[in-house]
Order: sequence, then C-alpha cells, then structure tokens
Amino acid sequence: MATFRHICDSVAVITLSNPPVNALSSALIQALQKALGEAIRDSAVEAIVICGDKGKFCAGADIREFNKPSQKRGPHLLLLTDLIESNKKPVVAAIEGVALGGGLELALGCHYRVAHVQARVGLPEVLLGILPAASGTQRLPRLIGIAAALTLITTGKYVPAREALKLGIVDKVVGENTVDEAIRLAKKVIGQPLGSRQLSTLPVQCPPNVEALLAEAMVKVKKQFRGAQSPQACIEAVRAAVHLPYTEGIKKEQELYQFLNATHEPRAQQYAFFAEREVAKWTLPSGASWKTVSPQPIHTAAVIGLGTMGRGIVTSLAKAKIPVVALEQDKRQLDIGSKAVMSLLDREILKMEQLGHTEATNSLGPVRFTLDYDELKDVDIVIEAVFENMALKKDIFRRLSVVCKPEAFLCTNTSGLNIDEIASVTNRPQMVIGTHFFSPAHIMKLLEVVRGCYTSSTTISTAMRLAKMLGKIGVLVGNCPSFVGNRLMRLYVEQAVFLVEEGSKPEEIDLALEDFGLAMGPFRMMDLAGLDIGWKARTEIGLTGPKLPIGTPARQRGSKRYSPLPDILCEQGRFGQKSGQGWYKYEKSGGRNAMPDPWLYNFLSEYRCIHNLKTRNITQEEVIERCLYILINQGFKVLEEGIASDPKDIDVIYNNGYGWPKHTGGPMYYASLVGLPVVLTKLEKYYEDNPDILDLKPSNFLKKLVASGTPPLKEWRSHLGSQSSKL
Ligand SMILES: CC/C=C\C=C\CC(=O)SCCNC(=O)CCNC(=O)[C@H](O)C(C)(C)COP(=O)(O)OP(=O)(O)OC[C@H]1O[C@@H](n2cnc3c(N)ncnc32)[C@H](O)[C@@H]1OP(=O)(O)O
Repeated sequence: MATFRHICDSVAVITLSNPPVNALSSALIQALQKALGEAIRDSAVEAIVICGDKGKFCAGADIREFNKPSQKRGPHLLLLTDLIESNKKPVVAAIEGVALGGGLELALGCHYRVAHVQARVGLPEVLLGILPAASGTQRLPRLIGIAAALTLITTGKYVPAREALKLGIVDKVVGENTVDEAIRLAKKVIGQPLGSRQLSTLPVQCPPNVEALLAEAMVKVKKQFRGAQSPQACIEAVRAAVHLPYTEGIKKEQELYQFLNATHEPRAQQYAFFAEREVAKWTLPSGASWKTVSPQPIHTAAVIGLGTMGRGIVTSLAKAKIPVVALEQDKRQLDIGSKAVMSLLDREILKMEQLGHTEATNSLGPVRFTLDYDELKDVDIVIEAVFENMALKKDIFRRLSVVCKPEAFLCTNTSGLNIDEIASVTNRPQMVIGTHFFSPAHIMKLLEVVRGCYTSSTTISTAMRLAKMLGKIGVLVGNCPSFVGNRLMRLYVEQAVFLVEEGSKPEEIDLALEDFGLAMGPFRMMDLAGLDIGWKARTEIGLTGPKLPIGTPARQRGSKRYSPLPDILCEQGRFGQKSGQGWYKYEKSGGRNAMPDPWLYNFLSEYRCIHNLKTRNITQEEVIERCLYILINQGFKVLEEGIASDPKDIDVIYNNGYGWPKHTGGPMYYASLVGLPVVLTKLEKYYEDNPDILDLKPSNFLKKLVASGTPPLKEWRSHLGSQSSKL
C-alpha cells in the first residue's frame, strides 16, 4: 500500500500504491501514516521522498469510499499533511502522472515538489460537490496567491507541470527520472532551515482589492454553476484564508465541508463521475460486451463533408493524432472547409503552446483535403458528416460501399436519422454505425454511438474505442427517431413553447431553467442553433408548409397539441441569432446579446387572441416541472423500449451534451432525488390538465417503479423485465 525503503545516503522513499490511480483509500492513508512514522523515527533517515507507484503520484481521495461512514475512513489526510510539514526532516513529493485533490494536498504538505513534465496537478473537489478539505483551501493561497488559488479551486482545472511551475505550485519540472531528481533535491536540502517551506506558517499575500476579487469570483461562479453550492463554499473557504490565521481557516474549511456533505450535491456529482466511466462498459443482451469483443485498430480515417460538424470531427481526429482524409463535394466547399479546419488546428496548436508543449505542431495528425473518393480506399473508418438528408446520405453510403476496403467501418454523423435505412444500401450493413457528435465536435465530450439492427458487436467495440481515442465519452444507444438526447430534448423544448402560448414570456422560462442550472434556457438555445433547422425538418415531414393537408387545425397534429409559433417566426424571417431576431432580438445579425423583444409581446398577444388562448400566471415551479418532467418521462420510455440500457446512460448524455447541471446528477438521478411518486403525481396532474399533450402521460415503467415501492436508481434496470432491448 505505502511502502518505505532506504536509499543510499539516508533518504527514505515512500511509494503510494493503490492501483489504478493510487487513490487515498483509508487503508492507503493508514499505511502512509505508518511508513511516515517509521521514516521519521528512523535515525538513519535524514530526508524523505514520497512518490506514486506506476508513474502516478495520486488521484486524491478514493471516491468509492465517500459513502462510507467517516469514522471508518481512518486518520484524516489533514493530520498527515501537518505531520509532514512540521517534520524536521525535509520531505519532497515526486509528482508523476497526477497529483489531484487529496494527492495535491499531500504534496502541499511536503516541503518541496518536483514534477514530471507530463504531470498534471489540480484540486478538482469542486467537481465532486465538495471542497479541498485537507488544507488545500488554506495552503494553496499561501503558496500561489489568492487570484490563482481561487481559479484553481473554483474550477477544478488540471494544470500541466510547466504551468504549475510558473504558478509556483511545483519547484522543479523534469523530463525524466522524477524520483531520482527528488532524491537529489532531498539530499541537497538536508539540514537547511525549512521555515519558508512550511506553507501553513506563511502569510497570505493579499492584493489591496482582495474583497473585490472574492466578490467577482462569487458573481462568476453563481453564473457559471447556477444552483450549485460547492463553488460558493470554495470561495468562502479561500476568504477564510485571507482573514483568519491558518488553524482558524482550517476550522472554517471543515465547517464548509460538513455543510456541503449534508447536501445532495456530493452524491450527485460522484454518481455522475462514475457514470461517465461506467458507460464505456457496454453489454448487449446477447452477452457480447466491452470485455469480450475486441475493437479493430483505427490507423487512418476519412470525414465526408466539411460543414460545421465535419470541420470539428476532422479537428478531433487530428488532435487524437489519427491521419485524416477530408472530402468535400466541390472545389469551392473544399476551399472554404479546408481554411476553416486549418484555422481550428492553428487554434489547437496555440492552446498547446500556451500550455508549454514545445512540439505542438507535431502532436496533431496530418490532414489531407480532397475531392476524390478514391483517396478513401485505404482508410480504416469513414465518418460521413453531410447535412441531415436521407437521400444524400444513402447516395454517399452506396458510393462508400464500392470505394472503401471491405474491412472499413462506415459511420454516419446524424442527430436522428434511421441508421438501418442508411446501412441497408451498403454491402456491409454490419459495419455501419451512427456516431452522433455534438457541436463543436472538437470540444464537446459526448458521442452518442447508435447501434442499428445490423450493427455487429465488433463495430460497436471499434466505435466505442474511437470515442475513447478522441477523448470523448461514448454512450451506446439504440436506433429510434432522434435517438436518446434529441428525442428527450424535443419534448422539453415543445413544452416551453406551449408555456409561452399559455402566458409565459420566453425570458421567464429561460431564467427559470437557467436558475435550475441548465447552461442555457430553451429559447436562447433555439435562437443559437437556428430556428430554421427545425422548421425545415418539420416542413419536410409535412408538419407545416405545403405538405400539410388543407384544413389541419393550426394547433393540432393528429390527436396531439402542436404549436405553430416557431414556424410563424421563421415565416417572418426570424431565425434566431443568425438573422438578428428570433425569440429575442440581437444587436445585429450574428449578435449574441439576447434582448427581450417588444415586437414579440405584441405578436404573442395577437396570436393568443386569434387562437382564443387565455393567458394565466405561470409559476417558476410549473415551468420547471412541466419542462423537466416531460423530458424525464420520455427517459423512462426510452428505458422501457430498450433504447438506453441504464438510467446512467441518459444522465451521461444530458450532463455532457445538453448542459444539464451535474450537481443534480442528470435528469434520471434528479427524478430519483425528487422522488418518483412526486414525479408521477405531477405528471398525472399536468396530463389531466392537458390531455392533448400525450407525452405528459406517465410512462408504464415509471408507474411500475412506483408500484414496486420506488427502488433506488441502481436497481431500476432489474425492474425492466423482458424489455425488447434495441441494444
Ligand atoms: C481521504 C480524505 C482526504 C482528502 C480528501 C480529498 C478530496 C479528494 O481528493 S476528491 C478526489 C479528487 N480527485 C479527482 O477528482 C480525480 C478524479 N480522477 C480523474 O480525474 C481521472 O480518473 C484521472 C486520475 C485523471 C485518470 O484519468 P484516465 O486515465 O482517463 O482514467 P479514468 O478512466 O478516469 O480512471 C481510471 C480508473 O480509476 C478510477 N478512479 C480515478 N480516480 C479515482 C479516485 N479518486 N478514486 C477512486 N477511483 C478513481 C476510475 O473510476 C477508473 O476506474 P474503472 O473501474 O477503471 O472505471
């Protein structure tokens, strides 16, 4: 666990060992305490080096132990950091891989820190709904100042070694032999005074405007992490470092930690953390799984279409060092697309250089631009990313069947088209799979991997592996219109529009949902994405426009309520940000500043008059419940139909693709927090009030769970019974 061995010249090396990331389990902390005690007592030892086994210093507390009663967690790391710091023998941390959370706090207790150039350090506790409670909020500001400490602690950002050196977090960065260098340093400083290296004894260097700095940070986190308490608690803890002596600051740190721990946030965030890792462990009803099916190697790739999505996908592949052939249909599109890709790649190089990479240009895979399909003949995988038109996609896949080598996998980047229909035109339907990227594709972490009825398990395994290679979270889902993410999103957005018909203003709805924590309310989101996209899709399927049968009631399609509001806005040329007006008005076409539009108020009054709609006061509570519960209800339907195999999958999709606040765990976790009986009762009520909104009708699976006594979320899956899984 934590082994201690003598090295020549009286330096003891203590190695943390708890695979895979040397997390500080209670057993490891106990072993570390024992090893430290031995080294301190041993008169032959004059200095100590702490390092991590297998090239990883320490990823912090063992998150799996967070739910254990605290008395079983063993001696607190905080005491150990004090023990190390007050020790007369110098202690050096040799940081390889990562020093995160408690791992960095341990290193801050040491007198010196040597880091490998590829190491990263950080205090990501805020992302787990807690704060660094083993003195991190008190020692780090003393080491690097208030401003830098606030940024690190409130964002949870991982800092690469060179940046850590500039900030003063580490004393030295080395290209190799980190432990040897730490030993050298330890020997050198034997006998030297350690006062200035004991961070807890140092004063906090405060700029004169420190209160303004703290206030500014508070405004920022309240906006960025709406509804979350841990970022605010982090700032309060740093404020304590400013105003209180170290020991008092520590008391405040503990108090705030206890406060956070009593909220639901840590459990929700930790659930989200593990869910992101669990989704990689896919299993099919056939028994094939991530463990049993090997992916095929991907050495080269091609992307078809260099629109916004295609450019992001090419950049993403290049960042993963996969050589890419990028194909467009004509010279003009190729020129525009290739310039845009080159500029994205330049930005990536700049970012890497700013992080201290000396050979940033060489760390991207090469990109070749072409008009010639023949250049695709040797690639291992093709990702088609043209616009959402089934006929066009089928044409391309027919062509790929002929051109590509038989072993090549064929992916379609679609946000909802039928994968089976596309696969059926190819000579290898078993090697066709949906890869739904999110925009911007080189930044967004989520990849919905859509399995069609023909898709083989090797194709799934390869696509999931590709997600990992791209640094993305791949979530395997079944094939149905709009898959999981957009299927749920459509109902949420539709509900928001119905609420506007009933009397809400777009900005009121946006505010309610943004206060809940969503990154962007539905109307701002529609304006950003472009209202014309949905309009075009609805026109194509005859929900509006010339294909709509004459005599169709304006606000009804079949037996369902329909709102023509977004269609009318588009007919008026209001497409959102791109046209300078949509649900909001903007300073100019392409402007980003959403301002409430008096024109819209007049228009809505007339609209309500024409359609005989009585307006009423709608509470924030109703906005949140109707918009979110209809989405959650659809989540239960998706589970019932076997389109997603586990509530975790839906939560990961929403947390990483749709700006859902992670501190609530995701929509399905949130439903479990609210309580399924509450969600069910509310849905029943709203459905009774709005019988023409059929999707408010509670799903059978939700009813079944409530009837079975509301089991915890991790057991929902076992209540699905003989679902006809699409996975
Ligand atoms: C003891 C009390 C005293 C002090 C308390 C301090 C508070 C904390 O320290 S909170 C923890 C802070 N640390 C983190 O948040 C780190 C989280 N981990 C990561 O960011 C990454 O996992 C990584 C360390 C950078 C490694 O990334 P990668 O190489 O991409 O691998 P992963 O798939 O993410 O992880 C591999 C494997 O390790 C498990 N794991 C990672 N970190 C922890 C952890 N801190 N505790 C327990 N387990 C951890 C992760 O779940 C994966 O497990 P699998 O079973 O293989 O899925």
